[in-house]
Amino acid sequence: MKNFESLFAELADRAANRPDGSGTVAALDAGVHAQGKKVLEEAGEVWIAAEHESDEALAEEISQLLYWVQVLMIGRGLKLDDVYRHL
Ligand SMILES: N=c1c2ncn([C@@H]3O[C@H](COP(=O)(O)OP(=O)(O)OP(=O)(O)O)[C@@H](O)[C@H]3O)c2ncn1[C@@H]1O[C@H](COP(=O)(O)O)[C@@H](O)[C@H]1O
Repeated sequence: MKNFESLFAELADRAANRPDGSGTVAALDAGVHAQGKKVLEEAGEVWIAAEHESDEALAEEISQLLYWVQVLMIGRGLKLDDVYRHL
């Protein structure tokens, strides 16, 4: 099963190799402003799901938030350790 670190490695590979049809490549090309808006949108969907939806729906929204946080990190050139050292 995919996890936070393996997804980050996959997205970093998308950024490096830019395969055709990758949504991540399109998201990176859209820039940090668009990426930040998606982070905020997905965070809002997590909040709503936490209050009103099932555990499964909440887990799916959280997965999308994690994806967009990672896209933003890669867009800004951050590595996982840049974040981990603050934990
Ligand atoms: N885990 C994800 C992932 N989570 C969320 N998303 C994208 O984030 C958006 C969230 O979906 P929503 O339902 O909230 O939004 P929507 O209204 O349906 O879509 P939008 O109109 O916002 O685009 C969608 O555009 C999804 O494609 C993801 N896109 C890709 N991945 C994984 O990232 C990897 C690389 O993907 P590609 O770059 O597309 O190959 C693969 O392993 C994918 O499974």
